[in-house]
Amino acid sequence: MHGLGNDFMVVDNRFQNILFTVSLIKKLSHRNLGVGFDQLLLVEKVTTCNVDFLYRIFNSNGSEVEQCGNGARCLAYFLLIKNITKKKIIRLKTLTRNIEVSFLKSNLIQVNMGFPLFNTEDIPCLKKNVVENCYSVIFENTNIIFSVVSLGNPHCVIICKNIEKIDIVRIGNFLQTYSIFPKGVNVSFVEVINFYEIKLRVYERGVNKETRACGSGACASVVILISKRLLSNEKKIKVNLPGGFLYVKWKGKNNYIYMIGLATHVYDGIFFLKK
Ligand SMILES: N[C@@H](CCC[C@H](N)C(=O)O)C(=O)O
Repeated sequence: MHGLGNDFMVVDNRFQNILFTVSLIKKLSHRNLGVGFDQLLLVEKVTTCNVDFLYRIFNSNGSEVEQCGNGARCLAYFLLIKNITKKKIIRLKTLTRNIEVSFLKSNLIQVNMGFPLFNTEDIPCLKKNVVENCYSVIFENTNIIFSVVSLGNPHCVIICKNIEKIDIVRIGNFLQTYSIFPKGVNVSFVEVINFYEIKLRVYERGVNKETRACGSGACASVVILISKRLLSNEKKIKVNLPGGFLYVKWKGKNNYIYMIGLATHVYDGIFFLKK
């Protein structure tokens, strides 16, 4: 499946109980030798009463992570087309938060991504009471200014012009090792088109390259830009990514953030685990 080209292998692991080790995930995610994907998404049973399913997310390097916005839309669509649930609002539990997915008209799917957070263990830098959530670091004689936010997973947002011209992999790789991101970080390069629309490219942690879309990266970018009053908090924001566009809505501090977009099923498959 994919969400605007951010692609996934989705497995109903409620009864199969397959142990996905790091080495197995790396093998399966390989685009020549395996299935090939940015992330592996698992549906698992959950005991928590106010949640419908456990939603586990693994990057292609085998790291388990806390959030995947595009993946949440695809997982909900998977549950619907496989008749696993008939619910129109599906509550998912990830490593660090509960999110809610609902089906809208014209095949659009909305994800309540929860609250954006500014002071968590994955972005501890903010504990040093930095004013205005603005940081800078020198990279190859260039001063990179960025802001940070967590959507359950860590994000760094860099506001720039002509994002097509930027070597985002070099900068993204450098920031993974930067001391203020102990768990690595997803890096968004965002260009404001107008008060209601942006252009975005994302270097994804754990995939270690640019993906065609990143839902949590879109949410992180909108949060930072609204916080800096560069975008409207009254209407949905159109986020243009290499793989297509998403809408993001956020009314500001102490409000949930919502992401709306499509989900696509590509094919079903079976893989045989060698004993
Ligand atoms: N593509 C996802 C994000 C997946 C996880 C991310 N790479 C991380 O390591 O936090 C999305 O659509 O949000």
